[in-house]
Amino acid sequence: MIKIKFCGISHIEDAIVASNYADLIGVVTDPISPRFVKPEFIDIVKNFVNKPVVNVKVKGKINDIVNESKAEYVQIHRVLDMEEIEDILSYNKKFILYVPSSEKYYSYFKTIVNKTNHLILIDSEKKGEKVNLEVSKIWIKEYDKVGIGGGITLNNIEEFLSLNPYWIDISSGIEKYKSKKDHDKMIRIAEKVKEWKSIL
Ligand SMILES: O=C(O)c1ccccc1NCC(=O)[C@H](O)[C@H](O)COP(=O)(O)O
Repeated sequence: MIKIKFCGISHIEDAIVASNYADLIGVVTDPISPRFVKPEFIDIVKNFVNKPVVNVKVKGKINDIVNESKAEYVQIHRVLDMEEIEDILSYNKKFILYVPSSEKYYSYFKTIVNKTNHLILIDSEKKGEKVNLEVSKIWIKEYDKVGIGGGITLNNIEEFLSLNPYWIDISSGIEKYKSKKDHDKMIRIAEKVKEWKSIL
């Protein structure tokens, strides 16, 4: 069954609902995000949920990010240089590595696949844009640990499920307003994923 990551969680009550309906709970601790929370929020959330938490960062040294919270996963939402990819290998930590959905990053995608065993999130090159589904379709077939995010909503989720990714990743599409999640949308997304499995 396709897994779900609800991301941009910044309220405890949203984390509790996410824990009941998703497989991963993403918390963005980078000030660049309107959903930004301090890393300490992750340690509080972990007292309320029974699913792994993902610490999402754009900037920052990998060593600092790995050590700043008790999150089970670290998601580095930027393209890494070769030194950073080598550095990642030295940590006994689960990572989600962002790869922009563009042909020009195919060699980067293959480098991550060949050098690491980590999860890969294919996402739009620019936040707020829709991920490139054609590129995603090809890459998902090449590696079985690829998730997809970037513009997923209740109205278009079937386009993403049809690619059969390892997981779908949603932040803005499950919100009432920036940073506050809509619990009904979260539940309905989970229901659609569950229904999708039944029609396969
Ligand atoms: O969610 C954010 O606010 C965010 C900000 C900056 C970098 C990454 C961010 N989220 C990372 C995720 O994994 C999102 O779930 C993914 O990009 C999909 O986001 P959306 O298109 O808003 O559903």
